[in-house]
Amino acid sequence: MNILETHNLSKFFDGLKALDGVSIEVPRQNIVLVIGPNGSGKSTLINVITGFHQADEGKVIFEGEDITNKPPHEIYRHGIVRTFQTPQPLKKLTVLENLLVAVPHPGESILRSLGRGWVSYEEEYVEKAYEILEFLGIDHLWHQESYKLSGGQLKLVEIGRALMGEAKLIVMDEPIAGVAPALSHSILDKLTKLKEMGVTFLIVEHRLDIILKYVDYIYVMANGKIIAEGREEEILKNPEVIEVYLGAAHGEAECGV
Ligand SMILES: Nc1ncnc2c1ncn2[C@@H]1O[C@H](COP(=O)(O)OP(=O)(O)OP(=O)(O)O)[C@@H](O)[C@H]1O
Repeated sequence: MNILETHNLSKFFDGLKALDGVSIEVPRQNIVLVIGPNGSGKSTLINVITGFHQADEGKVIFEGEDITNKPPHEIYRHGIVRTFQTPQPLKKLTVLENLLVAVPHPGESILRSLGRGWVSYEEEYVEKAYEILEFLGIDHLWHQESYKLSGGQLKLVEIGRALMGEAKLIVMDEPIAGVAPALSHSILDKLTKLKEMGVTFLIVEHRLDIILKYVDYIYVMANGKIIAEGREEEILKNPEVIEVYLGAAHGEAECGV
């Protein structure tokens, strides 16, 4: 069963068709990868899915419900969490605080704090945050200000924040960009474990040499369209995929296929 589907999504920027009739399916408990050369529309696709850009045409269906063009906070409440580079103000917070501020429905916690249950409520979240940090292998860093962390450790904090947000689908833009290979593999191992525990992933990533063996299905974009889809073996021998990457490789060798 698909947790997410897009149907003929299109998005224009001043006459430029950044998305041109994009239809994808993301089955539950899968890691689905979107690849393509620079400017092919990958970020626009995940921005439209997560409500950060409005679609001009088409639909986004999550768990059978039409969520097209809903605002990001509403989409977040459905269980779709987009990871970002950690913004500057959050970098001053500790790792633990970063997870605690990601708890959804802050309004509810205010309501609960008016009643008797607030102490156990707070404790419950601190405990949950510790469990997540332990799972991610960064519990020893709980009191560290986030600006002191390495790029890879920050990626793990981003994942921790998504898990605090009760994510069913985690949408990640370049989760291993700039991360050393050993830590990249360790991050991707964690994603695989989370997948086995029920989480689904939609990922945009350029580091194909590292990520391909972890993913279940791949969509390839070029000029706002899906030009190929399938498993690793099919994608790597698809002439159209080779063509767009070879074309891109004349400018810069980025995909490492
Ligand atoms: N906010 C925007 N305003 C105008 N044009 C935009 C905007 N965002 C993206 N575009 C254009 O839409 C097209 C697709 O861009 P997008 O960022 O989605 O590609 P991408 O595949 O994610 O590229 P990269 O791999 O470099 O991140 C590009 O031509 C880009 O210049």
